[in-house]
Amino acid sequence: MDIAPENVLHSKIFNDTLRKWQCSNTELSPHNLMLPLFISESDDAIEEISSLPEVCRFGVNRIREFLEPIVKLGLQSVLLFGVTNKSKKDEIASFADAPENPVIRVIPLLKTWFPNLTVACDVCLCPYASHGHCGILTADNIIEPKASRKRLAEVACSYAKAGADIIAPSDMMDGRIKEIKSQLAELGLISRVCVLSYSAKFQSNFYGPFRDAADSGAKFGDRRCYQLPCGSKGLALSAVKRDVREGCDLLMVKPAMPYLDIIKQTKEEYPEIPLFAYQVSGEYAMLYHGAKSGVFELKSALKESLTGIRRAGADCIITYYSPKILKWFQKMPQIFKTLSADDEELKSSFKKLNDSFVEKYNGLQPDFFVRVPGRVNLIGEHVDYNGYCVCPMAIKQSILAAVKSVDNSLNVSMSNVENKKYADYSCKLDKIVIEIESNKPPAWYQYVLCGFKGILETSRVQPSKGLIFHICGTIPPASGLSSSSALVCAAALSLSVVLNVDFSNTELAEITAKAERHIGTEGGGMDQAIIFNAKKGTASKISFDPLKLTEVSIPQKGVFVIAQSMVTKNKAASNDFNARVVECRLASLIIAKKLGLNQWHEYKKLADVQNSLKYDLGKMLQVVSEIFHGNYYSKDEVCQILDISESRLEDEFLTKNTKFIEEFKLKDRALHVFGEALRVEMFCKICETTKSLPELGRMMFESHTSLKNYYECSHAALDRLVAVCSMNGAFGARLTGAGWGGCIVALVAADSVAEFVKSVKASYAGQIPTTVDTANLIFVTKPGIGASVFNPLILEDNRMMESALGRTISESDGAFKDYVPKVGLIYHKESPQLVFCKPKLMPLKSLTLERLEKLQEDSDKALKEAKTAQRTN
Ligand SMILES: NCc1[nH]cc(CCC(=O)O)c1CC(=O)O
Repeated sequence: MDIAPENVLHSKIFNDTLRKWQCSNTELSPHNLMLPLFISESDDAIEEISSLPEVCRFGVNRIREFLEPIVKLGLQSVLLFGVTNKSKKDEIASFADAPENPVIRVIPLLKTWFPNLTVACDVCLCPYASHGHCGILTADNIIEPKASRKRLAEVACSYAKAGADIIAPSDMMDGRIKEIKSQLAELGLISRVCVLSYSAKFQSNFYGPFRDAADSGAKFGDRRCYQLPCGSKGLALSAVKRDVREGCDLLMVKPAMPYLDIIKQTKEEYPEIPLFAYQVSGEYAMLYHGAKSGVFELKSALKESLTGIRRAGADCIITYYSPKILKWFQKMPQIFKTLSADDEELKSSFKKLNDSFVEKYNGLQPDFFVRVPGRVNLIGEHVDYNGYCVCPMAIKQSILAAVKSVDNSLNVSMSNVENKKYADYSCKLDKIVIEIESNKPPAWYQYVLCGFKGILETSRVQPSKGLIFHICGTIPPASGLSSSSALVCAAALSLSVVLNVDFSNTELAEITAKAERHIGTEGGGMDQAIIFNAKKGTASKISFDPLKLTEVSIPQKGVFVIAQSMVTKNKAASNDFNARVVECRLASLIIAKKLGLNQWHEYKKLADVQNSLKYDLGKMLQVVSEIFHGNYYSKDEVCQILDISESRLEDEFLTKNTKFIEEFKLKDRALHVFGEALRVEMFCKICETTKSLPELGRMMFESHTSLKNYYECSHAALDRLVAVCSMNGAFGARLTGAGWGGCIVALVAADSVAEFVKSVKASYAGQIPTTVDTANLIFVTKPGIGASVFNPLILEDNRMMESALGRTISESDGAFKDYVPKVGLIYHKESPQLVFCKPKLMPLKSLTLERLEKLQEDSDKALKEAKTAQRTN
């Protein structure tokens, strides 16, 4: 043997479980995080802080909407900082405990909104003092110790009275812990208010962004006479010891990363006292900008620094990254699913796909499966790129992928079960080229490459392995049900699992929407948003800038029927789609110009014009009728109205494939957009209120008429189907998707849908070309679930496990959430996940315990001696 067994370390860390055993007590769970919050004194404000990117100050009226989702993700504690403006500041920081102070006003609200949230308040004078120092100053600007600690205790008590759970003095004045404790005792609050002392707080360069955020910088001098000097190890220990003696309940070291040794020293001295470490503003900004400029990937660098702080001995980390970290925790469990027992159809599709995979790839088995649904837009056509809401839902038809990662190669093999129609393709992950020939639809695998490229570009991860991506699908292509976006999404989701980069659903939607532009489609992001976020049983109203989804529940008694026109249309293969985009753009520029908006050339979306004018949609329709004529506008006429040259028109407002269009229809297009935006609002309102199916249907018929007459994007085959649906009793029907072909969607009564489908099917008689797959010609669909990843266990029969368990296995049971890497894998990227770590075991005998025992012994002895003395007397 060339190496002694005790020198072999690799044997201890070759798989994930072994590695986890080596990292005990460094896990991150929600209770290990505390979120600092800046409360602005302007109640309705949300103010960005330029030196703390993505962190905001919130007014009392805005904090609830911000916190609610984070509390839902598991946030357990917050640390409040009040912010005020100069005019309220004075020598003694009066505003710190004034009744109007935003912190004092927000505490009771927080406690009613979130009864289980632990609320801590920073106590200091600097944000409220005119001089910006943390204590009271004498006339010659020296810290006045006694006045300082009295004032700090007053402030602390005012927060305690308002309902704070924790008081956290950050001022570093001598004696303030003792003073605060005795004031709390006088108030009768000693046992229900906890004191977290900023005990080892160093004078630091890393507080810069915070002082911006809280406007708390010293107006002259600095804090070196009360905050610890960087190199002072012994003094830090003395500071901690003093605060313990004075009775603090919790300890803190601050900043965190440059002071890991102080964290360790403090934890070793007081293992029985929970220790906080503050990852301060400068540390936040440093990680943020490092990641932004490509030095590292934020998530893994942040995880490393937090694990390091935990390893040094911190029990809780105060960090501005808490919301992000909690979001990342959430990610994995929600994405992996096991099929529910009643999903026979999907199970058998996966089985077929699995068999085809095994056969094609010589016995290899897929690692996991992905299902990505198509979608149907119920109402709101051609309005997304104008900034208005749409209302889609996910459908049953979907793309299924069987995926296997391939080590030691960056090769991607892409194949489709229907390999006659869709030929195999392979390439290297680090050399993806997407070249589209103009006026030809892109090849199927080019959509796949878009998805891969999106993930690689956004995660900045160097791919470490390749994959096999084998798919089948039931979404009819080029029919307006989003088969192409589903393919891009399936590829992106698969690669993100293979490379173990976990994005949230919202991030995946953004990434894939952007990635599809590599193919040349300028979509508004609706398809990807619904594909990743759809919930079973509801449609979604989606608004843009920023992207937001609201659930829309469709009345129970209605179902949707989708029917294909058999006329196919590929968005990327002609300029019809972009022509409409451009016509809307010109209409909006002209309205802006004619109504005298400054910077008219910036109004490229009709919604932007409406927002600036502050008119309602009805008024916008009136404006359009007044300022446009109904004929075609020539390029010349447009240039004249806008007072620009033809070359500026082409370069600034037209696109590559619309430069050569000579005439534009403007009035009708704008009438459609504003009218359709109004119908979307009404449709969603009806779902919420009367739930009347005939009213919903009417909106759909009206939408179709508008698309046909004003937007001129229908087709005779679509018009025929809408008429057939109407004749057979549908409440409503309309073309869905971009138009010029594709599908219609009809709203039908659930109890008569079978007959309805039969009659509409009959109307196709003699018209179906042999090339069309009749299985999906017309189908019934209810709102379905969004994209999901399934583990391979589904292929074994669930029922066996179910009978053993004596219950049905539900989707949330997800059998595994993580992949166990192969033995000896050199590179494994960990993803943070929700682990409930064991409480840290206290050492059997701590130093303090020893001291206590000694005290006890001494007093016992003294007592005994006293007694003996008494007796002998
Ligand atoms: N005394 C106020 C206080 N409380 C917390 C921080 C810094 C927090 C951070 O930088 O994130 C400071 C700044 C300072 O001492 O100047």
